[in-house]
Amino acid sequence: MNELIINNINKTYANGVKALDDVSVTITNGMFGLLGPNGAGKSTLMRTIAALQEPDEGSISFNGNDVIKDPSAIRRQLGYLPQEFGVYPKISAYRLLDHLAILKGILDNRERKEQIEALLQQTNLYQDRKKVVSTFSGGMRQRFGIAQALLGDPQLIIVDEPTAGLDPEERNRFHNLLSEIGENIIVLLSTHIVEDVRDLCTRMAIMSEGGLVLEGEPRQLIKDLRGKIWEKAISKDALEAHKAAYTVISTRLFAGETQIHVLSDDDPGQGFQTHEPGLEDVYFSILFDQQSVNC
Ligand SMILES: Nc1ncnc2c1ncn2[C@@H]1O[C@H](COP(=O)(O)OP(=O)(O)OP(=O)(O)O)[C@@H](O)[C@H]1O
Repeated sequence: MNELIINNINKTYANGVKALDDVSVTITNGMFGLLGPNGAGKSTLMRTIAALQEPDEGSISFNGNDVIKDPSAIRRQLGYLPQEFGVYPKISAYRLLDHLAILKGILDNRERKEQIEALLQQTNLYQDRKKVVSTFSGGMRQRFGIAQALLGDPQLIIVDEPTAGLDPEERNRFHNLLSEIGENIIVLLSTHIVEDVRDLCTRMAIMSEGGLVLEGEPRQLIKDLRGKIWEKAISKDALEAHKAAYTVISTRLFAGETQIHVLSDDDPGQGFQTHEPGLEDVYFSILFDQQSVNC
């Protein structure tokens, strides 16, 4: 069993932004979702775990090795798909993987060939292996990104916002790929897309303004909200009055009407119906709490 232990990590950038505020979490095998709005600090945390930047304070250990003192200990066991996998040289997918595999230290020719061919099959890119990566679609690039992250049999995979911009079919394909690999290693998925975490992750945390504000199993967190979410369709004009009177955690347009979700231990009456909570309700209720704390 792999174990990633993050202890009291803090990071303030030179411009004064506190991107990580005393973050502590322990993560073992399986898919772990890190959910949070843009700017919450997710990428900073991912880069810190990947030993690409140092925290100001705190410690990180992976399978007993100190990641900050000895970054090579995690780099050998890490596959990383960054938010911007920026460089796509004009060479074929096969040759780029071959090059990256050599950089990862897979020097035996036969072993490298076997691993690359298996990964191209697994990511459904084998038929496109001779195509130049810069001509790939967004979904193909993300699958290529996973193939390169899996080179060298890593024990920890970090994927930062992997499905942003993918169409539903590619997103589904990408989900299936991630869930296949997530059983025997740690897959850390950072995203602002609630459905990605709901569909894939056995454990999750929510990040807001640099801090981890909730951690648990998605199923349990949803269960904990049962009986506390109330729904009502209102006219747009009535929204402000409802916001003043109730804890409105989310609003969305549905068939021309504004649907609001309200958090309340008791039936608010006034035409509200009870609503079976989803992970969106967990997410929005915790973010609402955070905003109220900061007001
Ligand atoms: N190199 C940097 N210098 C200064 N501020 C930074 C730097 N990188 C990130 N920040 C700031 O730190 C905060 C956290 O950013 P981060 O990219 O970690 O968040 P995020 O949750 O990944 O958001 P996004 O999904 O938008 O990337 C933001 O306010 C961001 O503007």
